[in-house]
Amino acid sequence: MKIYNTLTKKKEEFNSIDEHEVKMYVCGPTVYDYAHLGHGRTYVVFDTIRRYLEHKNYIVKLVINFTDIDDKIIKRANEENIPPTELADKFIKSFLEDMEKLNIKPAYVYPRVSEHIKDIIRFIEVLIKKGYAYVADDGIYFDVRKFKDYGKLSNINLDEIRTGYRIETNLTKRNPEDFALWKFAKPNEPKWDSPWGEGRPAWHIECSAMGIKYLGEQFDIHGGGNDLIFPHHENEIAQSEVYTDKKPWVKYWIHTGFVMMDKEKMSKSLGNFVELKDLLDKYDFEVIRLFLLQRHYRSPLDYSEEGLLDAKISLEKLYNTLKNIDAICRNSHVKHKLNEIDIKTYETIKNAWINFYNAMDDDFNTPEALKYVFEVSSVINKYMNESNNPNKSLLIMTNEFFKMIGEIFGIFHNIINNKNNEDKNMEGHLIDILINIRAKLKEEKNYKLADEIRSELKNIGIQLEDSPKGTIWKKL
Ligand SMILES: Nc1ncnc2c1ncn2[C@@H]1O[C@H](COP(=O)(O)OP(=O)(O)OP(=O)(O)O)[C@@H](O)[C@H]1O
Ligand SMILES: [Zn+2]
Repeated sequence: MKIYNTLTKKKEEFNSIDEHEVKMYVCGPTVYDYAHLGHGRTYVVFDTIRRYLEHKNYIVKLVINFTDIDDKIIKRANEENIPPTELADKFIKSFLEDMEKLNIKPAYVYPRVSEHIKDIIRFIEVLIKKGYAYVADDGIYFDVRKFKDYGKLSNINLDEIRTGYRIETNLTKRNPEDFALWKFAKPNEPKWDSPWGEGRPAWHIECSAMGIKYLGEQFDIHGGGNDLIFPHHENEIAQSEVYTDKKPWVKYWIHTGFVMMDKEKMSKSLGNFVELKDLLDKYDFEVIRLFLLQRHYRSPLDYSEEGLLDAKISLEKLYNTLKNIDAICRNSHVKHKLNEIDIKTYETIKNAWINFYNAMDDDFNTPEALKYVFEVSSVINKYMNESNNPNKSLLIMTNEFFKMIGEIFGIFHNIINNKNNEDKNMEGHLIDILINIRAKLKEEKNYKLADEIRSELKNIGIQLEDSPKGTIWKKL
């Protein structure tokens, strides 16, 4: 399996540090507003990566943090006249609800910055002791020029970017590009005691401190949206590799492309966003996931209603195939003798299945992988239409294929959810009993009652279809 690594700018073979466990850190949201579709994309992508790794028999330990101390949070809380923690609590709760509704598997832990102040202080102390951080008038800074590898992730050239920095009024800062680790307390801001007086952590340090705390000094995957490459992840690398004296801190850096709206990044700060909770009221979560996965995770994705409606139609087509397989399967048998169509169909599905894996192994190319999902759908539909004696074992195999797709893409919830399967089995047995009674009624020429069974079932969404092969049922 190959992953595009932002650090090396190449697709690289994936080899986890531990044979069985993959450790993954994804930067979480700054919780001052509701999550939008852009956040949805980033977390659905990492959820799909996680699911695919699990499919490959890895145990995935995922950490997603909550940035609950930040200028934007303080500003919004002041506007609403509530403590910053209350504001953060509200949006953490709604973020977790959105994630659950999107069928995103929960992380191992969701650490909050405000609950890790001691870890952060200890971390900064080490950086100061090693001579990479210093105390200035308004806080503690990381001395960027001392870290010789600075720029290895983003390819940033410090001399070129220096001109972009505004003239510093803070004369105690060594270089304009040095970034803050700790900010000294200002009035009306949350603050904690530290060896340097009261203050609060700056942004980047949290992910280094919490990543190392929960995943260790070296781990496999670190990710987030493209916007985090510089300066956030560049700074995380500098802090962490100084702290641990180990290189590389993270083996594979994965970054997602933006969801775009009106040609700009969908973002809270620009105000051009669609809230996930509103979208989830309007569309099934599976439609949203399919819409997001129809584009490669590193490419930008334009938000559009048409795109979502197309995804809805595609999903309905796949569900129709699943219902057809279910219906035909009940009335077919495992064959002892195969004909040419059985053999050819098996081969086509097998090849599509292999191609699906190849696409996923090529840097999680979900749009390419989906092509093979639709190919299997049309091949099996053709087979069910054309074969007068479809082979049950082929239908079961195809059903397994779709189940696997459902597990990896987080869709087809109804067919893989066990409880529903049990209900479905019970439901299936009851409908079969009714179908048999109806057949007997017809034999006895009691057509009135036989029709009543059919129309009553239709009223509850079950359609009976009489065919030369017997009566089959489908959900409407
Ligand atoms: N439009 C988007 N498309 C894809 N990912 C996004 C988008 N907006 C934010 N993200 C990602 O979601 C994660 C959480 O983001 P965070 O809460 O920090 O949002 P943000 O980038 O500050 O949002 P905003 O720009 O809306 O204020 C980050 O990994 C970020 O890169
Ligand atoms: Zn981070």
